[in-house]
Amino acid sequence: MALTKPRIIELLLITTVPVMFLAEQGVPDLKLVLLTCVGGYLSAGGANALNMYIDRDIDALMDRTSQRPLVTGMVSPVECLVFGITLAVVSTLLFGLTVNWFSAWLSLGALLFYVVVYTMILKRRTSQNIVWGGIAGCLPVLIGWSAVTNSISWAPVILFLVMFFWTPPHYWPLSMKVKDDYARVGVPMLPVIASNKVVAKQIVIYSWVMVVVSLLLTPLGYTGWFYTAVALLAGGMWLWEAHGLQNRAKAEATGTKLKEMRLFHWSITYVSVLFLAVAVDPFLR
Ligand code: HEM
Ligand SMILES: CC(C)=CCC/C(C)=C/CC/C(C)=C/COP(=O)(O)OP(=O)(O)O
Repeated sequence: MALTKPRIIELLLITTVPVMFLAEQGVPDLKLVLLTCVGGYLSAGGANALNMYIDRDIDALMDRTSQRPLVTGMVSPVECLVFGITLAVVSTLLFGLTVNWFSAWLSLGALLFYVVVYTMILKRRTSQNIVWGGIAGCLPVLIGWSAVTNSISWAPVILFLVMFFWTPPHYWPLSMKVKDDYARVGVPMLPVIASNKVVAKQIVIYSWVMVVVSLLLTPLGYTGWFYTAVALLAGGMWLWEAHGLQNRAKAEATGTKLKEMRLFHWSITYVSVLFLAVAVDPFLR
C-alpha cells in the first residue's frame, strides 16, 4: 500500500470519476466507474512503486522520504520492481479487457510517462521537471472521459490543461519548504536554483492561466452556471492565496513568514471542489 502512495491516488481518482459524469451528462454505469477506479489505482500505484524503485537512492537521503519501504528495508528493491511491473501489466489488461483499449493505452502511457520521462529523465536534470512531468498527473482526466466515450473531446482536454497549469502551484510551494533536501541530493527543483520571489511569480502566472482555462468549459457548452460559479469562486480564492504568497515572498527579507504550505494544502482542496462541481453540474443544468 505504501509503495502505491494511496493518498495521492485518492485525488487522481477525484479527477477521474467526475469526468465520467460529465461525459455521460448524468450517472455513468457504476460497474464501469468501479472498474475505471480499480484500473486507475493499479496503474498509478504501479507508477508510484516504480518511482520509488528508481528514487530509492535519493529517498534515503531526504527527510521527507526517509521512511519509505525501500529505505527502511521493509521491501527489497527487487520485490518493489516486480510489484510495480505486475501492477502495470495487470492494470493495462484490466482496462483493455473490461473498459476499452483506448483507456488502457492512455493508462499505460501515463505510467510510462511518469516513470521514464519524469522520474528517469526530467526529475534530476531540469528545474522544469514537474512542469512537463506533470502531464502524467493530467492523464487520469482523459482516462475518465475515454472510459465512457472511447474517445477524446475538448472538455477533457480543457480539464487536462487545468491540471497541467495546476501542478507547479501545487508542488513548488512544498518544494520551497524542502529545497535543502533537494539541493543535497542534486534534484534541481525550481526553488533550489531560483529565489522564492521568482518561484512565487511563476506560481502566480501559472495560477492565472489555470483559472482562465477552467472557465472555458461553459462557453464551449460543456458546463452550466453551477460549475462556472464554483470555478470563479474557487479560482478567485486561489489567486488571492497565490498573490498572498508572492507578497510574503517579497517581504521575506523583512522577516515575514512565507507560509508556503497554505497554497499546497489549498491546491488539493481546489481540485476536489472543482471536480465535484464538474460531477454535480449536469444535474443542475
Ligand atoms: C509531477 C506532478 C506532481 C508532483 C511532482 C507532485 C509532488 C508531490 C509530493 C512530493 C507530495 C508529498 C508526498 C509525500 O511527501 O509523501 C505530494 C502530495 C500530494 N499530491 Fe502531488 N504531485 C504531483 C501531481 C499531483 C497530482 C496530479 C495529484 C492529484 C490529482 C496530486 C495529489 C497530491 C496529494 C493528494 C498529495 C497529498 C498526499 C498526502 O497528504 O500524503 N499530486 N505531491
Ligand atoms: C494513470 C496514471 C499511471 C497516472 C500517473 C499519475 C501519477 C502517478 C502522478 C504522481 C504525481 C506525483 C505524486 C509525483 C511525485 O513524484 P516525485 O518523485 O517528485 O515525488 P516523491 O519525491 O514524493 O517521490
